[in-house]
Amino acid sequence: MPQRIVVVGTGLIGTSIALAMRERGAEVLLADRDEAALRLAVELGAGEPLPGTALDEPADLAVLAVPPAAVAVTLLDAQKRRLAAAYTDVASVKALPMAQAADLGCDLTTFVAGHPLAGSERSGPGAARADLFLGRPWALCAAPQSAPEAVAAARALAKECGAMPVEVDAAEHDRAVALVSHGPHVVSAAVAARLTGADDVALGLSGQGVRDVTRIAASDPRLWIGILSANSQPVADVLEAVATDLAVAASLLRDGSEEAAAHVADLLLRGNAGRSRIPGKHGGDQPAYATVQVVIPDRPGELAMIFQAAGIAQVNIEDVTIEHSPGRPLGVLELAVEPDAAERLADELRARGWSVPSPAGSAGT
Ligand SMILES: NC(=O)c1ccc[n+]([C@@H]2O[C@H](COP(=O)([O-])OP(=O)(O)OC[C@H]3O[C@@H](n4cnc5c(N)ncnc54)[C@H](O)[C@@H]3O)[C@@H](O)[C@H]2O)c1
Ligand SMILES: O=C(O)C(=O)C[C@]1(C(=O)O)C=C[C@@H](O)C=C1
Repeated sequence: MPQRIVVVGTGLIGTSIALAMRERGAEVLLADRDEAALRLAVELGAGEPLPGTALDEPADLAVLAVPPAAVAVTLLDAQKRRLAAAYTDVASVKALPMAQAADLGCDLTTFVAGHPLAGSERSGPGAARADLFLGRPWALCAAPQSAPEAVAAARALAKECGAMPVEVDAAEHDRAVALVSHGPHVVSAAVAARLTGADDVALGLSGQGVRDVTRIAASDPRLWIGILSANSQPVADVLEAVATDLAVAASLLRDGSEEAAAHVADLLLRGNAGRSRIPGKHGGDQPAYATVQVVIPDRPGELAMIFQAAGIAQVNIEDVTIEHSPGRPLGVLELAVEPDAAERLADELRARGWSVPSPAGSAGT
């Protein structure tokens, strides 16, 4: 395990890596060109500021957690300063930053490009979490020149952060993430963009569906334009295929016949099939949790009492979402739990006066 690491770029990803490595007992030195981001990361306990002077001894690994366009220059600068024995980055696109690093004359023997497939629509150190990478894939794209020690250091970082290292060629990585990350990001933005002209009635009827589809549309556009333009051709391929499906669905719906509806159903069925192919967080099937819905009045302490009741019923809550009813002092809390615990939790909550419908997906249903 790298005992001493440098993190350049203390935003969401850099600070999350720093926090994870601090939990593993590593010494972490932090740098960011934005002083406020650096200060906040230090205050959050992610590490100490990297001294401006030369290090007495290079760190084991330097992690460059800066936007894709800044990776190559940051690598060159870090190598000139002899910050570490090995270097890795976290940028969402790999082939272009690697080519830029080669063009700038960086030492590729000590560099292994990386990309953790975990993140958030939020930016900056304030959104960082030590557990961000647990069970997530972490792509490693070694160059032909990368030394085995550098590959081992980057692998160890991914593993210490709780992720699963996946070695993959850079061009293949970029095509793959166009399909599973970059393309979906643009589709989410396109759906969310329709809402800019929505009236209050439509917005007031927003449920969880539109929230799920548009969560990532809240991301930082400056970061994402950098990602998309560095992976433009593979992303364009994905978007053209999606656009074809959408155009066909629209024209079939305009047609309005039963036969046309059957063709639209085909897209929905392909959607089911595609969705079911996404592996769960730990590489296996997605966990099938049951959902216990609780209608809750919007008043202080309500959530705490529900969580306490779950504790008394010995039920572990795997996930929580709250759906607010616009204009009403009520919300619906959805608790994801193991299927065989759902009825037990529902009974406990009903006994304490909450209104709880029969759980969906419980062992008895
Ligand atoms: N956001 C995600 O979900 C996600 C997930 C995986 C990987 N990534 C990749 O991680 C990298 C960082 O993204 P983020 O979400 O943490 O962004 P962020 O905006 O939260 O943080 C980036 C930080 O880098 C700093 N920075 C920019 N240029 C710099 C430079 N030249 N020298 C020093 N610091 C510099 C910024 O001041 C900022 O604090 C990007 O390459 C992104 O593609 C992002
Ligand atoms: O979960 C999210 O918010 C993300 O968008 C994370 C996500 C992804 O698409 O999965 C986004 C970009 C990254 O390069 C890696 C992860």
